[in-house]
Amino acid sequence: MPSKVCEPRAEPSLPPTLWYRSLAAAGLYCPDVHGPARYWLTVESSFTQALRQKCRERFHVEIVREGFTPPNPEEAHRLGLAPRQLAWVREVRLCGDGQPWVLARTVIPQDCLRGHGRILRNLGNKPLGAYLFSSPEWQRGPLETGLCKPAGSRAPRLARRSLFHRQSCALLVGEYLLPTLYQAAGRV
Ligand SMILES: C=C(O[C@@H]1C=C(C(=O)O)C=C[C@H]1O)C(=O)O
Repeated sequence: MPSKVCEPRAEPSLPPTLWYRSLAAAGLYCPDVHGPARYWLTVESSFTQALRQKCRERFHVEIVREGFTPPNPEEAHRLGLAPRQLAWVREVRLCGDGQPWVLARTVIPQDCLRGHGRILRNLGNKPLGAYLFSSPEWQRGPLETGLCKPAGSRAPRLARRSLFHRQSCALLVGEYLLPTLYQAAGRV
């Protein structure tokens, strides 16, 4: 039995999200994807690096929660997992100049944690991307675009996610854009 199982969620930290296999498809329902968010929804390199470049002072990662818990049914389906199969789930805030800019949720099946992948349970405040993009064995799949259910002016409305593959296993990285990202990133 895994050593650390997440407590049941006190409150949903991320809004329900409808995922589309392309930005164009999502844009048919929400033209905002073609606005200031487009750059962030389409960054192919490390998202962390893109955020760092937008910072004036510093970038840091805050852990919201992480541990073994069942992914939601849609995530399990996307990862090809059996319903209610435990995975290591990591939710963080990606902060620029002291402000949360992005909420990120990564679902890591237990297969990914074997061997060198065990580091994924011990990232702490180190950005996941620093590991994934430094390991040639991890390959990113196509970016998907998410439309979040409206949940207030400070909640994310747009998101992106992609699978990262290593041999026969894959993990799912989701990034939910907060309005503060546009206010900051729009700085000249
Ligand atoms: C995958 C990346 O890692 C980033 C860092 C994360 C973390 O530390 O949990 C989660 C999502 C990403 O935005 C990246 O930088 O592209």
